Amino acid sequence: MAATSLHHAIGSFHSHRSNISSGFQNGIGSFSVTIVPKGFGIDSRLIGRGSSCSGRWTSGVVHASSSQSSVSDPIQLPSNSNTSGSRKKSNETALILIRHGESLWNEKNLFTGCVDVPLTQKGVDEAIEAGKRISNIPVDVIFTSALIRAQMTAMLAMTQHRRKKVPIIKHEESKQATEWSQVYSEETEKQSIPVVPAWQLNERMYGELQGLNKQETADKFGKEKVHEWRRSYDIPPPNGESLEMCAERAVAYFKEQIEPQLLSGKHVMIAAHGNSLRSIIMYLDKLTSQEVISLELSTGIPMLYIFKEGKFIRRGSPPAPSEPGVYAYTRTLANYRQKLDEMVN
Ligand SMILES: O=C(O)[C@@H](CO)OP(=O)(O)O
Repeated sequence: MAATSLHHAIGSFHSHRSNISSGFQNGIGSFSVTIVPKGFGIDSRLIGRGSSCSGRWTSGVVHASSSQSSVSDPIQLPSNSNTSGSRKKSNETALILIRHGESLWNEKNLFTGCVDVPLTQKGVDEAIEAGKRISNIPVDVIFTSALIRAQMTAMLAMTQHRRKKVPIIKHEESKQATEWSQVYSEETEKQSIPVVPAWQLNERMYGELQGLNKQETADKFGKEKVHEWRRSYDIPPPNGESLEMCAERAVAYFKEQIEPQLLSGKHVMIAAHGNSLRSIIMYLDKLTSQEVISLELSTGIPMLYIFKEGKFIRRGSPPAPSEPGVYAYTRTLANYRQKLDEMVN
């Protein structure tokens, strides 16, 4: 049985929790409430043993102790400076999550998983539009999956950012790769944003469904079975990962590598995938395994959280760069935007 959704024109973020409040309920890209009929059942039989696509890539790590907090940005925020000139860490940071834009296999309605497929022209446009929406929000470090569709999305989005820092992919897959991609200017480094690719943020590995057409698979195995493979929490598709298995590596990576960045005062963007992000949102919003079933993410719509005092506060999707409400979220964001305006004028 399908969940009944109250979709927006472009709904990005659907959850059946009724106690979630959003800064943006009306514009495109806002999240909405989904009503899930009681007893929406999941067949608990194990269909196949999943095998993770882990280990094919080496993850890069940006250490929290390297350069501290967004205040290392030449744009100095008044709230982050004290009189002696030394810097205090910001106590609220932005976390932007973005699912990649439409891929060539999204367009063809094929199960994609860990197959490394690029964006369509529409996906490119979505990524650029997403970039416009977050163009006034600070970004100090970007995490992407190891897959090109997420990396393209992050890079294209950053072409729109008003701060004009250069996103640079960190190559730490070997000692040589690390050495050969060194930057020897501190000034140039300051004008860069590290982009950390991590296989742990990859799409859920779809096993033997990868490359199959979703409609044809539903016709063959039945709609209910395919919905169970696609949206149940703990039932993997044949030889693939369940959402639970995907969450084990994606959420562990988030806790070990991304949270320390936020805690150190950095503003973070994550460009990843429908299911790796669903598992991270499950953690951020403390959704239950029943609640996450109805969480759907659209391609190329950024979602903003504020990380404050160890808590994640969901702020919905910034609808447009000119939307004043976005910057009223926090003093840090308002100040950052003001500084950007001053730089331009
Ligand atoms: O094919 C996939 O990899 C995913 C995301 O596009 O599909 P689904 O929506 O079924 O999880």
